[in-house]
Amino acid sequence: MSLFINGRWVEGQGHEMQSHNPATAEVIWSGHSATAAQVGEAIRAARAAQFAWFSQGLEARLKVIEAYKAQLEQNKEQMALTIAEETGKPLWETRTEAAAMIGKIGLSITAYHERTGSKEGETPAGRAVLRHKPHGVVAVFGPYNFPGHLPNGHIVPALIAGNTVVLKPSEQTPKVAQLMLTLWQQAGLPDGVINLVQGELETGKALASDIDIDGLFFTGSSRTGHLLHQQFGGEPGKILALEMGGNNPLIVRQVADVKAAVHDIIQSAFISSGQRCTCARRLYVPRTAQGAAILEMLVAATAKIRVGEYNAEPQPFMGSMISAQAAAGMVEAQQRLQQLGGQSLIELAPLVPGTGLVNPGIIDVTAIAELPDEEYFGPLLQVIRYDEFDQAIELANRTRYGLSAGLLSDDRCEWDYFLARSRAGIVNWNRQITGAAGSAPFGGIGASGNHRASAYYAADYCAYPVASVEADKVTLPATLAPGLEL
Ligand SMILES: NC(=O)c1ccc[n+]([C@@H]2O[C@H](COP(=O)([O-])OP(=O)(O)OC[C@H]3O[C@@H](n4cnc5c(N)ncnc54)[C@H](O)[C@@H]3O)[C@@H](O)[C@H]2O)c1
Ligand SMILES: O=CCC[C@H](NC(=O)CCC(=O)O)C(=O)O
Repeated sequence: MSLFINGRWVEGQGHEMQSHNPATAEVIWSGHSATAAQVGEAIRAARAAQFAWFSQGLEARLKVIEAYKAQLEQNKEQMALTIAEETGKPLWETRTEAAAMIGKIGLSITAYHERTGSKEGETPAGRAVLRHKPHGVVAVFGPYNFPGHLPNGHIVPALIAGNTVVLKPSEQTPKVAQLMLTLWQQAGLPDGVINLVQGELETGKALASDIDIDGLFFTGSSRTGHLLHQQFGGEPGKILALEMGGNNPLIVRQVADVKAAVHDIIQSAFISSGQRCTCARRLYVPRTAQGAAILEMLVAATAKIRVGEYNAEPQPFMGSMISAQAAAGMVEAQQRLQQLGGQSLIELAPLVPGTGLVNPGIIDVTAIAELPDEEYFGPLLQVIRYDEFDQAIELANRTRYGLSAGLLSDDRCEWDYFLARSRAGIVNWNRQITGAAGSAPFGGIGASGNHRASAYYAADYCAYPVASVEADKVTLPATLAPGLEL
């Protein structure tokens, strides 16, 4: 049964879907997509459940959410295994994803109180009270690269605030979504509070275009996010939170510890096989003797990165990309850059035909005058040599995106200078630019998002403020306004 609607597992009435272990092409899940009618049923179930879910109060909602946390704790290894099997990410890494899902509960409860809590105070007009209320029924769209953690990062704060949810996970990771809903069901989730509709484009379109949703929380590509933004044009009453991609720069300056710099570059560029929105795509390296040494060490260390299946022992640093098609897309992107004048320092290449296993690549694109401003979502790092710091900053900012950016430099003044001029939502100094903390806001500007940061600030887009002036009884003012007689 592929769908979870109104507390029951039902079979999709749409076309057949399959999900694969991308490192072996083995089928690991099959089911059927939701039709538009079934998407409508899911939204109606969420609508019917919403007021009761909200009006029972925070404590009752938190009971269910804490029970879900306990389910995640009991089943964290199964969650890590399922994510690994379906995405190809190594187990060491998916264990951190399962842990992040558990950590999200506590962080979201704190954020709910801090970001959207209640407040009251006396004013001359009466008692002023601030409260927050949920939007109602929200659609959550998830990407494949963090199929547990990122949808979870929308769902948990949405439920805490009192919304109900219709989840449309990535069509490439239906099995993780099914496990997530199973754990919610075991946690005693009331019927209709979260509904799961599996499917591809048509299912996504049916959900996003339904007039009865009050909001849509999206994590995915900039292309899809832009389509959704157009679709929401003329709907000011609906809340749209967009977390999208990036073409993220990392600038290297003078550092004492070259090895540490190379480590930060590798963690930034190649973790999750380059399939993180925050991954460094462009590395700016000075045309100095140290710049050359860093590059040499980077190439040597990258050539030694262990790539393999999620459960291989010893564990690989990089697992498979999400699919053979995604791997082929990276090979094509590399060829385009080569045709434009890029020089491969290490060529990204498929390791096992018909799978998503590729080795990481590095390409020097300094000679390309007009570097395409594209997010190549995989393990391909573009290197640009530069002469002046200002030039590196100007080139780093030459992107329509603005998700993450970083500086490796031992000079505090350079950090201040860079921070003031960089254009991104996540800007790090002497740390990898991947691996953002859930205790901070997370999001980007430009084509990376719409200023509705998630993670710690997800609470903000899950509720709207209600301001009240209150008095226990109606009282006549001591002085009436001029021209009034009672
Ligand atoms: N900023 C962030 O927080 C963040 C986090 C993870 C991934 N990402 C980005 O996500 C991308 C990779 O994920 P992906 O390939 O799964 O993204 P995607 O945009 O292809 O898909 C995301 C979701 O949208 C659905 N969808 C696709 N087209 C649609 C349409 N026309 N209408 C409605 N729904 C539609 C998909 O089925 C999926 O559920 C990368 O660009 C990455 O940078 C961003
Ligand atoms: O692929 C995109 C997400 C990358 C990830 N970001 C987070 O996990 C944000 C924190 C949160 O949502 O809790 C990263 O920075 O690696």
